[in-house]
Amino acid sequence: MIIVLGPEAISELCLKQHHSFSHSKTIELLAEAGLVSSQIIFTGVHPGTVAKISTSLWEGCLELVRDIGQHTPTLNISQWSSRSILELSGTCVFGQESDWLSRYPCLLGSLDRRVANGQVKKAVLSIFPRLIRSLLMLTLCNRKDLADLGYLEYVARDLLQIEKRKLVEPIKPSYTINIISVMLKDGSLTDEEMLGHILIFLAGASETTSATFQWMILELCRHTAVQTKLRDEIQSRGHSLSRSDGGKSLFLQIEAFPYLRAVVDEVLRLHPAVALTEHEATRDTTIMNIPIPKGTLLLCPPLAANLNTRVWGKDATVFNPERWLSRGPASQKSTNQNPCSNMTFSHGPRSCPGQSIARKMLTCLTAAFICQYQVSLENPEQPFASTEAVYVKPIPDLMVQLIEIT
Ligand code: HEM
Repeated sequence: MIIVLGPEAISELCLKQHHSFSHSKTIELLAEAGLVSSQIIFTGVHPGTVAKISTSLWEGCLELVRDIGQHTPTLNISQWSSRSILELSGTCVFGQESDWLSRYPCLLGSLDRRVANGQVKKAVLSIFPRLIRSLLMLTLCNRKDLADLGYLEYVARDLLQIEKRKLVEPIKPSYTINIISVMLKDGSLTDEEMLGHILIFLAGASETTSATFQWMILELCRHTAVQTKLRDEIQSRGHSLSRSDGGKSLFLQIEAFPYLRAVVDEVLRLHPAVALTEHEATRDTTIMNIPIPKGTLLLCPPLAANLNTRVWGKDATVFNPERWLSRGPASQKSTNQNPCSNMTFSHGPRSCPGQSIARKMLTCLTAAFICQYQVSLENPEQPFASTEAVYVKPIPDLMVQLIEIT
């Protein structure tokens, strides 16, 4: 087993030599359960497609955030974000009505159990050193863990059928463009490939995006000045959620807000939701001139690249959105010199095809949330750790207090 840490070596692994390594573990697990073909190629969610769903995504975020106020000033962000990101995916990715989760009462439970199984394993494995533990966590995600995928498969098939029926029915006023309908109309994927895409959306995409949003809120609670600066940036451009259009026009400009973008980039850098990517050599090859025999396992922890002080400076472990602005020490320009200095979404043919939609969801949900509420930790003394499961989120659950901004 080899652990790949430096950006140059990662660059050879993911970009120059990618044809010498196997498919992603996620795909292999689904293939092992007979749910997708191991040869499946995920078409990226094209930025043009993401742009088409922008309006419904932004409106969905506003609605979710407004609904909180009707309930309680204290909120369990961990539970709220899992449910909210899944709800958003339902409307924007699968074209469902906003209450679609009620049709699948076991869905959240089966997703939660996948994470809970990870926690049990973590406890069992806690006698091992951290790195070995992470490795075992990955290899223990075997067929047994896939039991809940039976239910996910049922939901995925149902969602696909609903979307296919919509294509032949006359368009109803409530119909919204969504990613699955765009893929169906494109017609280049078979039903089984479509099913694979939906399963990935359900099983992996929501958990990763939700984990990142939880880190976002934790960092904003720890850095109230960043909250204020974010709010100022959005409101200084003459927009507020109380405007007559309910803030709907804001989404048109949202990605042009440099500070908001910098905050999202910094949270993604500091808290990559995927703990490890695993690569198996499918033939004899080399990395940085070191011979890699066929069958060798190579592990790449994204955090090692993302916290590399050579690239990000001495404050690599510090939450500092300013670094992304041109005056910062590690501006976008300098990190672009080697893309593998930031491995949150990986790089090359095996990189995350959902990154544009994940970024969009995080950007919109953060903007909607921060314009509506000032957020602080319920217990500011509470220490937080990271789960050592496949997806990395803060533990224990994040409890926050909200003050509505009038
Ligand atoms: C912040 C959220 C996300 C993060 C940090 C993330 C990260 C990653 C990473 C690191 C990989 C590579 C895994 C490997 O090489 O083993 C990956 C793969 C993948 N991601 Fe994401 N992801 C996120 C959200 C999403 C979303 C929203 C979608 C779908 C819309 C998605 C779909 C996929 C798929 C299909 C793959 C497998 C690609 C392949 O191997 O062909 N991800 N993701």
